[in-house]
Amino acid sequence: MRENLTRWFYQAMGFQNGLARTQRIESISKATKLNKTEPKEESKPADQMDISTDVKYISWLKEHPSALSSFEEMMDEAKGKWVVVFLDYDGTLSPIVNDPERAFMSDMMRSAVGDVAKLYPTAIISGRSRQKVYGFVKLDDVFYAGSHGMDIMGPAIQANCYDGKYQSKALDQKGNELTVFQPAHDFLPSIEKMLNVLEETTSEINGALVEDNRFCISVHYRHVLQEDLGLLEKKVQALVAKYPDFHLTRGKKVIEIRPSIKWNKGDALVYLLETLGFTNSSDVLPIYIGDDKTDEDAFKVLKCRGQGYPIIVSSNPRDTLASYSLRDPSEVLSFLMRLARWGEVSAV
Ligand SMILES: O=P(O)(O)OC[C@H]1O[C@H](O[C@H]2O[C@H](CO)[C@@H](O)[C@H](O)[C@H]2O)[C@H](O)[C@@H](O)[C@@H]1O
Repeated sequence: MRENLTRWFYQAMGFQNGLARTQRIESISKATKLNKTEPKEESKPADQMDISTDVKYISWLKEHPSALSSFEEMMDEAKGKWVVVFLDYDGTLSPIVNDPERAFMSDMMRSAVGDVAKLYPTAIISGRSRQKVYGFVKLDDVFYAGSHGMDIMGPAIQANCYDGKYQSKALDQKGNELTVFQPAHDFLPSIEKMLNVLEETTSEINGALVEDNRFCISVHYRHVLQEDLGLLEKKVQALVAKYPDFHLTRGKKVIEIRPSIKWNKGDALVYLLETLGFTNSSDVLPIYIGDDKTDEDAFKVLKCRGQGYPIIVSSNPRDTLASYSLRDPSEVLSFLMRLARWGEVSAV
């Protein structure tokens, strides 16, 4: 397993010469295997919270403590384990904004994610298309899973993992070999047809926006008038009724059309852990940070495995399976910076 992991780092980090490669692997090994030593509008800013909200939030925090306040204690548990980091995109690495095309992440966030990815295997798992997330993040040493995990560009697979089904080889920007896994591939023709219909039928509803997420479709209603919401919903429902292999899910002011396969962000997390060489491994510590309902699938996996840290991004009390919380992307940034710093210090 260690060999696989080392081989993965060797390839994924794109080292150019033997010396740099050896030094790099040593420092990553040390760091990973620790030595024993436009604001999010769903959440009110702290200064606008009323007292009752505040009291509820404080009591919720007791059950889902801040990952910043609990950082030392969390990292004590991580000693001697292999840390792997999973990040959602919208609402986690970038704030929720009105225009989905402009959900940019800050340079500081990019740099923090980049620093983390130098130390620990890191993947971004998003509802967006993989290409679009890459376009926002623009980091090469990170794995990307788009379409809620239905389009994964992950480690090159050594063994006959997942029977080779729905898998193809790919190269990253640096020419490293990776494996693309697309378990919803057979649904593409239907998705294309649905997209065409939706673009036409929703065009008469002001503010409705259809986003092609490749293996799923988002219908945004953030800018739709209250009185038009019912009509939009009806149109989406009517279309999906004609495609029994699809179903609807909900996100933040968005209806999502997804193929009905048993595959979600939680399955993507397991797939990535396995392809990284951590099948049934007890000394891995996955950290998953996300803000949306779809991230709960990944939280559930970590809870069931009794492994790692599911962290929810929310400044409101919410039903969640997460063990820890961060208020907003700015706290995510602080957490990632601390994680990178902790890994660097541990490597010395
Ligand atoms: O899994 P994620 O990376 O969190 O993606 C979930 C959805 O995120 C995007 O929509 C959300 O963010 C937009 C930009 O801040 C916001 O305008 C929208 O209202 C939110 O729902 C993305 O556009 C969707 O396609 C993703 O499914």
